[in-house]
Amino acid sequence: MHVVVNAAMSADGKLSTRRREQVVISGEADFRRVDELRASVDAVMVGVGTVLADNPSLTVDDSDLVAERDQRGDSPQPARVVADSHARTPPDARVLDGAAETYVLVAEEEPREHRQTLEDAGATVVVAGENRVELPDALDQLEAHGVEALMVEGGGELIFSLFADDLVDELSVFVAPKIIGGRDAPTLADGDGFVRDFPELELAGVERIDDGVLLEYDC
Ligand SMILES: NC(=O)C1=CN([C@@H]2O[C@H](COP(=O)(O)OP(=O)(O)OC[C@H]3O[C@@H](n4cnc5c(N)ncnc54)[C@H](O)[C@@H]3O)[C@@H](O)[C@H]2O)C=CC1
Ligand SMILES: Nc1nc(O)c(N)c(N[C@@H]2O[C@H](COP(=O)(O)O)[C@@H](O)[C@H]2O)n1
Repeated sequence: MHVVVNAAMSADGKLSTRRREQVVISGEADFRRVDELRASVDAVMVGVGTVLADNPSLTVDDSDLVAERDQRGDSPQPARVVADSHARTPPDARVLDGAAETYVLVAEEEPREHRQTLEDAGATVVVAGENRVELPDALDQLEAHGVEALMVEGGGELIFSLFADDLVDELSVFVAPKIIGGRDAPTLADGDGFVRDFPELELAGVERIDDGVLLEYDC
């Protein structure tokens, strides 16, 4: 599977505020690029922290891009994936609105009835890992469902875990000329952090977009 992480951060590396309120960080052109990236993949993934904070739809907005997917023989919308060890995705979350197939990744210890609630809401539940979603196993199972290209939008906890498991192939980050600040505000990679063996990235592109900069790395 090919995994692309894409996010937008402030110049001080924050993805949102300390209250985890969504911030419009990208400009018009970057949102367009994100829509194109979504349209190019089989699935778009976030952690449940992002679902609970933002209630995103994770769909492709542009109808021409949707039509192009259709012409290629793909589903009109990429699937959505939520890493959600303890099945906290609300049944009325937008990711479960039926606009696209949605996989919710849960841990084995999650009670059967919680999984059933998600299935009743329309999700396909994938079980991987005992008490926390084990990403390598989960991504293998998604691949068996036909997900070969995966875009991950965040948040910082999930992105850190993907780097810790050496699962990221590409990283794109739009850096906006603003400061959000806050020691508790989510950053691009949170989790426990690395103390050694820091993942090394290779700079593959630098582009001025809107009033910010897009940095692209091979991982
Ligand atoms: N600016 C941007 O591009 C983006 C910003 N965000 C922001 O990020 C914030 C949410 O980020 P976080 O709180 O870090 O939550 P997150 O979205 O990274 O979700 C973390 C949760 O995912 C679940 N999870 C399951 N398996 C996991 C694993 N193996 N590793 C890590 N997590 C796993 C856990 O329940 C964990 O608490 C929100 O404020 C949102 O607005 C989110 C996406 C993109
Ligand atoms: N690329 C990007 N730029 C920003 O400025 C953002 N705030 C985000 N946030 C991500 O997009 C999700 C919302 O998606 P929908 O429009 O609801 O489909 C949000 O949950 C973050 O993952 N991304």
